[in-house]
Amino acid sequence: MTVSIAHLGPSGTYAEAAALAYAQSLTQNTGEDTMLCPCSSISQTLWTVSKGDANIGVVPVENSIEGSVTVTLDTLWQIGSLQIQQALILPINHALISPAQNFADIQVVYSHPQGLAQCQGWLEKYLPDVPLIAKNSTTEALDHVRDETHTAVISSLRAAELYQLPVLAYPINDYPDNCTRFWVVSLQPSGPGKYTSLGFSVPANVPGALAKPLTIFAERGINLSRIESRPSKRSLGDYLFFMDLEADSHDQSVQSALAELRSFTETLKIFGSYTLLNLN
Ligand SMILES: O=C(O)C(=O)C[C@]1(C(=O)O)C=C[C@@H](O)C=C1
Repeated sequence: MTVSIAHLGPSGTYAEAAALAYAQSLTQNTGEDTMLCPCSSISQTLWTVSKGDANIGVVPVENSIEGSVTVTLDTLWQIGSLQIQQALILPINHALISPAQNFADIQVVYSHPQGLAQCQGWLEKYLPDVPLIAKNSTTEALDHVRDETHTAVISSLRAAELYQLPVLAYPINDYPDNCTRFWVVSLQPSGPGKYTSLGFSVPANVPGALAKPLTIFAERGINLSRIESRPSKRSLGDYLFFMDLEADSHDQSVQSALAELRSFTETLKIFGSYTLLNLN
């Protein structure tokens, strides 16, 4: 069987780079053939997998500078049935791709909002008055750049090579250790793994509504590596909480913590346990 892997497209995105690395490790470990399926947005990537139109999806979830990729959390919550199979960490180094001869000729810069945000200090310093335009991915505008000498795109060196476009500046990310964590998701149950991710809503916006869930893990010595709140979209001030635990949901102590957590939450969704793979 050929395993189809959905990711944010078009060709050359960081998500594609992460999906390619995952595909390689899958082929090495299982001998299975893989096929990449580019999608028009991160949410479409997740919906494609949830509908069974691809076996696996690779989506960004958190950047070391900019924090959460909120559309991933929101869509995972909305879908509910996807399970995380693996986390991947990809170093992110951005290039300014443009046929312009110098910075003074650039009149507009395109990129994914994460790409623009990860380079905001550099942009303020070198292109202070240039309009920044958000696209669905770092590569979406690359096809237009070739004929428009006054435009620039923030994307990877790999993308510049793929589209055969010149690089005007590199690296331009504000912090050298910039990296993004991706999740590999599918409809299959997740395996054992060192990390567990979950999301929950609480029954009422009352004092201590979050304190109890936190205590449940603290009492058992289970470390939380991330906590994130997102608007529930039901009413102003009503939130969902997403947590990453440094523990396997198959462990006895985590099982009992989750059983107790269920009684203090309105809806609890366990997104699975997984291991972490550093891509270099
Ligand atoms: O637009 C891309 O190239 C993506 O893969 C998306 C994305 C993101 O959403 O965080 C992935 C990694 C980088 O942080 C910048 C953009």
